[in-house]
Amino acid sequence: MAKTFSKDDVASHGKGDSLWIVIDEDVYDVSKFQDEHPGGKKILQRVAGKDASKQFWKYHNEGILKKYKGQLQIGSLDTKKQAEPAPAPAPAPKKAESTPQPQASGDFKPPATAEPQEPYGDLIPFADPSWYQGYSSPYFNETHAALREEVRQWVETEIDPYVTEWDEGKEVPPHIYKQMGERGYLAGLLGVKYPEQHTPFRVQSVSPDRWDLFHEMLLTDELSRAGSGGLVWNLIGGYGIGCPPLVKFGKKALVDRILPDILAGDKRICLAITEPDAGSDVANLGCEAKLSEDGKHYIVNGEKKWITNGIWADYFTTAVRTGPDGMNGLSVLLIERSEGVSTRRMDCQGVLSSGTTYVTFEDVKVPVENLIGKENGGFKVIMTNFNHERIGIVIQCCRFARVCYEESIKYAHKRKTFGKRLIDHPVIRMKLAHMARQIEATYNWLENIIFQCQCMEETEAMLKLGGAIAGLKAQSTQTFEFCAREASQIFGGLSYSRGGQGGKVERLYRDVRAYAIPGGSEEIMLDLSMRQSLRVHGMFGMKI
Ligand code: HEM
Repeated sequence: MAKTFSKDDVASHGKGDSLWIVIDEDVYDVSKFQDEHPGGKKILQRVAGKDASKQFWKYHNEGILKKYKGQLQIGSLDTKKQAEPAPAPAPAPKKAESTPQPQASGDFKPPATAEPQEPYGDLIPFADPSWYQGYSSPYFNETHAALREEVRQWVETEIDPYVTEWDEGKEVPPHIYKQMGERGYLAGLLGVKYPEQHTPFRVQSVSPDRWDLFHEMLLTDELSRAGSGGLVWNLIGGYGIGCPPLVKFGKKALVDRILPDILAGDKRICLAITEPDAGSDVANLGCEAKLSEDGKHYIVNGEKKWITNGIWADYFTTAVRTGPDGMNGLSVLLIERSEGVSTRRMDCQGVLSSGTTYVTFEDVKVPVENLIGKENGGFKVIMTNFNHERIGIVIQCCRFARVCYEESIKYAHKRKTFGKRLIDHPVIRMKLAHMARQIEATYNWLENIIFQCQCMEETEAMLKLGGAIAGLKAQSTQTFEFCAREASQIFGGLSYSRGGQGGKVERLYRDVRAYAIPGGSEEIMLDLSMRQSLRVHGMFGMKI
């Protein structure tokens, strides 16, 4: 049991070499810490022996306590009520016979009645999707609520307190990626039914038969609450786009050989499409793969640029040219790290811990068995993958926009200027309102698109939803950019310097471009959204 102290005990450690302070009825020994306190020693000495909660919350956010609690907390005040132990996330109950439930395939049926879930989280309006706040939703049931709790606990304890350090150090410790595998999360992020046959790992709170695209969305969403594009891209930026083509279009022997280690988090995979001279116009890719004379290998030569996770990757799902110019000469090859493959880290503006990489292939021998899809049929593989990639980007942008909004609204309730809290200034409320309306519009469109994907076969979705997903991608990156900017204005200088209370906003502001450009730039997305939608609706018999 934790130690308890009276107020007098704390007061007797108010000066000299022994400094204790109280924050929210917990007692901290800051004697040794005072010399390294970034805010200065004197400021701690002034509140030593006393309750410093008010001063603490003025200058810090929750992350600081989480990070330093283990090191500095020595107990609690004897007046503090004991908190109930938090229950472990319970596996969601098996599905009831009478309630139609989602399947991760084309037979998804929405529940006949949409019971609201228990309210969850801080209940700040618009800081979480509305179903977190007790509003009804046709898409989310108790399995989603259980997953949300499971992921949130993990992110808040194992990730949140360290994310700034990792971003600055440009790397996330490998054990976090390994946990993604062991917790069954990697297996759940492929945009297909949970691949039970290729992994012994299971998500604790959702059984494989109930796993659907809304679980996948929720997992990415909750990871994004850490407010770091670098973190999310480190964990799923290579895997989430590099692995689905292998699973959907790879030959069985290849998939059986390499997928289990990838799903376990032991091996890493990335997607290598973009080149120094070809990005959104994938039909013009030049990286060349020539069949060897004996027909057993492709010999690959070329360069790939801005490849997320490339420096750590064991496998590269790579777009290569095997035929004539244009989209009908493209293929996709699974290239294993081997002789002739070199990777170097690129220095970028944002997503610092994502490992953006320049890759060179020099006479790399790739067995023909590693062809993903058909020879010269790579364009379809790449296009199918784009929908999944772009939806992932949208989910992240939506949550990052919410993080900017949430941080701002919390800060606006404590920071005072001209004798009033920021939230009491109409100009600040106006900023928050514009953020909220864009976030909600984007998110509700996203839910609808996920629902459509859940109801359609992959090829049908590629065709029918490609335009809308492209438009939504642009909508989400512009929402994210807007919210990062407005949040930065609300935080002022605190979001100009790195770390501290405005740290998440400062970091996300730097991450914005990493979302607005890759996966199809805003300009190309908006144009595609009209071209593709008009084309498809023309096929449906649009009357115009
Ligand atoms: C458990 C006790 C405390 C810990 C672990 C702690 C930790 C930190 C850390 C890590 C920072 C760097 C900025 C950040 O990352 O947020 C910081 C800054 C600061 N701290 Fe503390 N602190 C503690 C208590 C206090 C108290 C009681 C006060 C005031 C009486 C205080 C005043 C400040 C100030 C003024 C700054 C600079 C803020 C800025 O740069 O805007 N700290 N502290």
